[in-house]
Amino acid sequence: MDMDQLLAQVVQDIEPQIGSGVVADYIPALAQVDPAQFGIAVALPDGSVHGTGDWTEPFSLQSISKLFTLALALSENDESIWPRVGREPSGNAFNSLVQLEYENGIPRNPFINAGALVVTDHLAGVVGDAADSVLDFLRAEADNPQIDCDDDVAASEAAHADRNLALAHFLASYDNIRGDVPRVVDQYVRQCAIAINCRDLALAGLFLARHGLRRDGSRMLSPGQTKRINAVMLTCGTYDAAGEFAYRVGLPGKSGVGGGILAVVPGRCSVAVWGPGLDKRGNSVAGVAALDRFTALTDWSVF
Ligand SMILES: NC(=O)CC[C@H](N)C(=O)O
Repeated sequence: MDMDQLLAQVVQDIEPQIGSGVVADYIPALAQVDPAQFGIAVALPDGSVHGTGDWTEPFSLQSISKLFTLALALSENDESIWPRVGREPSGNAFNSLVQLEYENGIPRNPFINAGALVVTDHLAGVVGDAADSVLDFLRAEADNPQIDCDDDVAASEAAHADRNLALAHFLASYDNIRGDVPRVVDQYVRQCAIAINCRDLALAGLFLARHGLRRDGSRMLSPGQTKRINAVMLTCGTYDAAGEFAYRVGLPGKSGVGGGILAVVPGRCSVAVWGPGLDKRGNSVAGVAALDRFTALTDWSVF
């Protein structure tokens, strides 16, 4: 079976799940997305991409952006983020506040909202605007200058940002947000509101399959740093469902409430899936099912 046949088989096998789950509605602009869509794309180390279904339809990047801010924060061998954020699964919802006070303002990991706000703050201190820096990176890796922030989604989330503002202010009280809180939350919201399709997302994630090398062959991260990002994705990338995701899919993966998931098969490929219907923990129902079938058919899980 070649890759195109394999992807067609995956879609056929998960057909009954397409459209199941519930679209995120706490960000009103996301509530309007038609749940009956599904796309999958696989990018190979030589830069070729295979895809099927709605794989060229843009969707909201949301929490998958947390992966790119972390990678950018760690680039140029800068490890200074780690005293400010942990590397343990939280076991709590992605937007939970409860652990932060017990743990003195150090978020459990970079992939829950609290941790991502700290990473965005750090990156803003280095590059000026974290969202612009994510956008530049995605455009370069996907070779697509059209990738952009969806201003309607950003405005919609900004108008409902009380929880993220609360998290950021609380972090600031521990001196773990150092920039201006509304400015940091604005950058966080804009990085989440980037619209991207499966094709471009798979290409943008390829550096994690290529042990830290970017599309132009330059080194962004060391192989050791790449291994560690993949490890944090495996243990924390799907919030409080990371155990179930590892059990079913067996790959590092990062999800977002736009319904996308980016998964990595180190040395072999990156896979982007999108289905807007979410399960209770905020992960795409059809997306997880497709990655489950993908690793079953290819035998490419890390286990
Ligand atoms: N899990 C997600 O994708 C959440 C991202 C969303 N922008 C939020 O902050 O709530």
